Amino acid sequence: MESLNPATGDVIDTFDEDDESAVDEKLQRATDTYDEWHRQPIEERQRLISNAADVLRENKREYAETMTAEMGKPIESAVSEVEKCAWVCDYYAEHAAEFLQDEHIGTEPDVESYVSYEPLGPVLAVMPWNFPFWQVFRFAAPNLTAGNVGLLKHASNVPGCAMAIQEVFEEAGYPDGAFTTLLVGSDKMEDVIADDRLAAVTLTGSEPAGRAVAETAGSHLKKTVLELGGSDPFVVLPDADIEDAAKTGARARCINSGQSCIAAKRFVVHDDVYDEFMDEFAAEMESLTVGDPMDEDTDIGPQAREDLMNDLHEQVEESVDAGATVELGGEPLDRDGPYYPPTVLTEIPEDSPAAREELFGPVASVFRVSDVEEAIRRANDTTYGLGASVWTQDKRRAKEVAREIEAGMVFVNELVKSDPRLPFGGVKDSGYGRELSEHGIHEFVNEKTTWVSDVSHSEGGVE
Ligand SMILES: O=CCCCC(=O)O
Repeated sequence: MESLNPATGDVIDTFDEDDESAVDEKLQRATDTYDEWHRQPIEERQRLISNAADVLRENKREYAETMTAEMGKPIESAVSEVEKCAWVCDYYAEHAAEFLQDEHIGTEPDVESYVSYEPLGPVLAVMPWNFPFWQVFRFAAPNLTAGNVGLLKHASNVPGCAMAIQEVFEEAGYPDGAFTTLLVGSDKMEDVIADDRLAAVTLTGSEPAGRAVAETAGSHLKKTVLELGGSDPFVVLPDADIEDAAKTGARARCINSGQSCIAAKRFVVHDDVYDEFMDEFAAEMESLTVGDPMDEDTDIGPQAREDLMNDLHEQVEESVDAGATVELGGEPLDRDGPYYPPTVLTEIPEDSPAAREELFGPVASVFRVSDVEEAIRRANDTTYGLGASVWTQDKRRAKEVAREIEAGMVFVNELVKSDPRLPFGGVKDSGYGRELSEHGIHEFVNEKTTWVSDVSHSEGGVE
């Protein structure tokens, strides 16, 4: 496996892929470790996830540079990403015991009935390259603390990140096999998922990858959590603070160089404020600095791979051929590396890629609407349902609109963001299940019902 720097085209490192017997050995080790690990007291598991937070903070610059080198994330965001990973570890170190304590439910007199939350076993995480640390930690922190063990199949362009993450857990003092990176291609996933030793699968990635994994896991009756793509609407109503909306909108579109499932992608703007919003939004987009991801002042780095930038450009070209207008950008930059500029499209035809597909790069699609009902219809006019952002100063209306939007997360007067304290996930083709918060730690546990009758009331009994 080759790790390539998208900004320079240089090979950073090469890694030997795991062969069949290496994968088998790793799965067996994970299984054996699980046997011991899930019997550890919760306090011990909390202590170790807290250690992991310390390891992350101690080495944050090094991990950030690994990310920036492998997938082009601007360095300042890469440092913040490592800090956020430490936060999610701290969060479960503090709250896991409370989230996993038995839930007593009153049923009948002289009966003790309760739900306990017990781990399932080895869980496979298939993870993408765009937030190569964060997406893994938001799986690993709750799951390892719940008593599961983790196997990571990371995207093949970030093997250095995958290995660095495994080292975080080793340094934190986790037993060998509690968290293991599999260095394999996607073609090996079917066998791993089918393996009896594997309990469940979580995937963050594209819709086709999600469908394939869910199909295999389903045929083996294994639970899945899927966090797939998004085409998040960013709805601007007439009473919005336009300056704030335009500034935040540009940030929301270009976060991670535009390569985020929860980036704002379709801007749905009320006619009354359309011109004002467009002027400010285009100016904000234009002001973002595209450049070397190692430079602290860079807002937008290279796209993570040349082929991905070419796909993005093809979507823009097809939309323009169909009749869309380019207000800003629209052509790859004339420099080495897959750099795509902030781009704004308007007058977008219904069936063009800019209206229908996820655009995974710094390209904003802007739609003009004439009333709130049309705004809601337009916001929901997508197969995706991950996040949405709504801008209005009328709180009551904001909440009404939020209820009408088909998405897993709605943020009012704020961009869509993940937060360890809040559930994260989508509906429709954006997937199912939730990560983070109390909801996330309950996804891969056996919610076991126990009913204990008072002995004096039981008729039978052990002879
Ligand atoms: O592609 C998905 C991005 C998720 C980013 C986040 O959780 O903040």
